[in-house]
Amino acid sequence: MTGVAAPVATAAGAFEAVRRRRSVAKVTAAAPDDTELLHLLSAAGTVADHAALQPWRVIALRGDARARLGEALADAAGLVGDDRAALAAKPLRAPLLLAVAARRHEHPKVHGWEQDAVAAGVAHTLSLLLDEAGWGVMWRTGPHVRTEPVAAVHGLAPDEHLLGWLYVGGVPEGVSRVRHRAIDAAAVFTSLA
Ligand SMILES: Cc1cc2nc3c(=O)[nH]c(=O)nc-3n(C[C@H](O)[C@H](O)[C@H](O)COP(=O)(O)O)c2cc1C
Repeated sequence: MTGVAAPVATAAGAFEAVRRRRSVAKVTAAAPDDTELLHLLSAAGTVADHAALQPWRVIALRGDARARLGEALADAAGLVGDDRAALAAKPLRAPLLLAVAARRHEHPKVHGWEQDAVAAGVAHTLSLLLDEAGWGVMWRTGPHVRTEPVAAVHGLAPDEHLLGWLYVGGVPEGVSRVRHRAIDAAAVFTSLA
């Protein structure tokens, strides 16, 4: 994490904000505070939600909490030595990790997969809003995301399962905002009449 760049808010429409979003793998030590996070989450949390179950929760990890997560990942992997140190350091790549947990409620009509779709929608929307606000974001998971040591660090209830973490930080100077991946919409679109 080098070269702290101040976030620059943009006032683009939704289409432009979505089109220009891209993940930022290497971020600086700058990060949004909880007040800003709550502001953005109050918008991200309005995604379509069958029966308004609000089947999700966000947990912010800063400071030593990231190191505890690293140790939990290494415990889950059963690693020792240099391999352990390398895995344990991964959460330190950003100053702020936002864990998004899907929380499945028992409901007679709304199946679990529908609730997971809501939680994923919140994560995508929060990621987009952070990007639009000028922060660098990358959604990451890994093979140990749903292990017991990792759940314990977050204090998850038995009905909560992580969808991963939004790694958040400042955008280093010179990072390109040019979209690198074109979408061939016609290849994945079918129109029935
Ligand atoms: C649920 C989920 C988990 C992901 N996990 C990882 C990950 O662990 N490591 C990684 O390099 N990219 C991961 N990605 C992909 C990146 O977040 C990102 O989308 C990808 O690098 C493409 O960049 P773009 O978002 O700018 O198109 C994940 C994406 C999603 C939606």
